[in-house]
Amino acid sequence: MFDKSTWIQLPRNVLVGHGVLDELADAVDELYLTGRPFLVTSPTPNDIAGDAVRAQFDDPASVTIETASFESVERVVAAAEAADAGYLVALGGGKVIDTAKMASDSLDCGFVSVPTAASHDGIVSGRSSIPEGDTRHSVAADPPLAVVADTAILAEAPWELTTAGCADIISNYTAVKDWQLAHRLKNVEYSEYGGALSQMTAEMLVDSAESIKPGLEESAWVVVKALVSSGVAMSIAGTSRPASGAEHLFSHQLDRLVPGRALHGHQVGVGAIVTEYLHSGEKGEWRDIRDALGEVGAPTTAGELGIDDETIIEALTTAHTIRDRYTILGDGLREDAAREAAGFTGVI
Ligand SMILES: NC(=O)C1=CN([C@@H]2O[C@H](COP(=O)(O)OP(=O)(O)OC[C@H]3O[C@@H](n4cnc5c(N)ncnc54)[C@H](O)[C@@H]3O)[C@@H](O)[C@H]2O)C=CC1
Ligand SMILES: O=C(CO)COP(=O)(O)O
Ligand SMILES: [Zn+2]
Repeated sequence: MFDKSTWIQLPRNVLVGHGVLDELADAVDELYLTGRPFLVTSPTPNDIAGDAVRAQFDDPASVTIETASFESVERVVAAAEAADAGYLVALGGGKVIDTAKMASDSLDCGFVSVPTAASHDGIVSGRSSIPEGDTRHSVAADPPLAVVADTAILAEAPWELTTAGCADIISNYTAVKDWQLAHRLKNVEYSEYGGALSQMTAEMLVDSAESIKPGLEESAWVVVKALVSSGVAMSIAGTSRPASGAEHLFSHQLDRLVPGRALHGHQVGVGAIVTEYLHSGEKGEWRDIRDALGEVGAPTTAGELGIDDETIIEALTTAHTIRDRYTILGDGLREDAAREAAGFTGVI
């Protein structure tokens, strides 16, 4: 008997382009959301666009957070309840969006995603990535009801945020390989559509790499469209697997070892060089990943991340412990193998 079923949740309105922030209130109106809008943001995004958002609504309330954590989620939930919020508007980078996404799930209300940086593919996804102690949770949460990505704002953001977004997409190559491996070895459920969309998104971004240049709003457009597409792949799959494999485990471990040292996207990009080497060997496609990262101006070495070689080795050898997700790291990379892989690829 056929007994499969799936529930794919996607945003209803996705607005991408120059000046679309001014259409935020219209996009919200279209969703029939009611009650008081509650803005979740962090200091810099609030300075950049907080007033422009508040000006579009009657009687908005807001809270400012600094980190993505369960404490931040609780703070947002408490502040939103106290303000009698009807729905949330997340304005900022990945940490703000992840926090608001989880808080809206907890509050059982809708939320709208307003990214101020094209730095990560959680803009649209139905997951929140939240660290806790020695582990990292990929928490299922409803995706945003609408996304309003203003390329004028994204293009003004520091360039490294955009190169981080590119690297988060380029890492889809290795994430999909890890997912397929886990499917073959551990019978982990694999979505052909989710995998193909994630891979195609990375291919399209790499094909456009030479047009991704600082100071061009067109670049923000190309990158944010890829980030949306990658988030949709996660929603189709119902897991972050299409966009998060061993290179993400490595990055999450770096976040524990040297918090705040480098951007998420930059860390996963460097991780992908090493994990691609582990997948396909000396003559494999790790050079393609390294060259694609280099072409968009993302880091390709530990030095460019500002992280010392020994920390890279520690992250590589312990990354498998961070979460129960089978990848090319298996039950752990031996230290000599980690040195060989990171050394051969020029990461250290
Ligand atoms: N839920 C999901 O599916 C995904 C979640 N993530 C998570 O997202 C986070 C990474 O996101 P990021 O945006 O890289 O980090 P982030 O949220 O820490 O932002 C990086 C910095 O950029 C600043 N910023 C944002 N917009 C700016 C602007 N226009 N001008 C100047 N500064 C600006 C922020 O204030 C922050 O200081 C990680 O925690 C990662 O795990 C990443 C990918 C997918
Ligand atoms: O960063 C992500 C995808 O790019 C989300 O992945 P995680 O599930 O590893 O948090
Ligand atoms: Zn990521």
